[in-house]
Amino acid sequence: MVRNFFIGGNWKMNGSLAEAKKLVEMLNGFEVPANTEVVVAPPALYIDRVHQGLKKEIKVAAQNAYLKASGAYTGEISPQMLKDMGLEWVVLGHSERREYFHESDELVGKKTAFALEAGLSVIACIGEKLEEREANITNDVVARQMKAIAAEIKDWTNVVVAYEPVWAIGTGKVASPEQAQDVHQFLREWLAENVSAKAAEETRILYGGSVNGGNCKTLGAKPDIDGFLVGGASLKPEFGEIILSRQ
Ligand SMILES: O=C[C@H](O)COP(=O)(O)O
Repeated sequence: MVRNFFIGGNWKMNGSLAEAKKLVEMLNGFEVPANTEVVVAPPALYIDRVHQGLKKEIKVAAQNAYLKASGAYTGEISPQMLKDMGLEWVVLGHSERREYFHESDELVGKKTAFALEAGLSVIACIGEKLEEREANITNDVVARQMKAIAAEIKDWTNVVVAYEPVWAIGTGKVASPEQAQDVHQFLREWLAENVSAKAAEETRILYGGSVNGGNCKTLGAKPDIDGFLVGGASLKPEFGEIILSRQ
């Protein structure tokens, strides 16, 4: 089975309404190649404008969602509300949420299950910190993060895994294609052993961390890299080069 290439653009907490409109114009000008899926995640406040403005083949994700449908949870947005606004995707477990907002593996697993039940597709982020890589426990860390998700869900059809080594995020220190491929291969084997052969074969595994127009081709050529979750470069015209990198 062919896994469609997936390009995610995570705008994080960047920009303004004027800049969001410019990015929409820029994105609408890109030709999305066949067999490539493009999903962008604007800051929550701009999601609806971006969604209204974008051409239909580019999808919109939220950068987070809570694990309740509604109630007294000040500041939170539910998966049901995202669905209500016509969204299809949510990013969960980003390392910035894990680090700054203390989201645990267990919480990320539960949020993933809840978002899937609400009918969203999930970009589930995992990845090791620098000290964990230096201690040679990268595979243990990502396995632990995957296990917490697998404990809550059975069907991985609507999950895309984003492997983002924390030391590579926003630092310009991209993982080498070999380093990334090693972890992606490990993750695919982990899915085969712990979920199913189908999940291993069909689940897209993205790489994220300092992806740019210059390194996307060699990273994307690796057999287990099925796309990217792009931060900084998704705010620039070079995002177009990344979208076209598999042509
Ligand atoms: O979600 C995206 C990642 O955190 C990567 O960010 P970056 O491309 O700016 O390193």
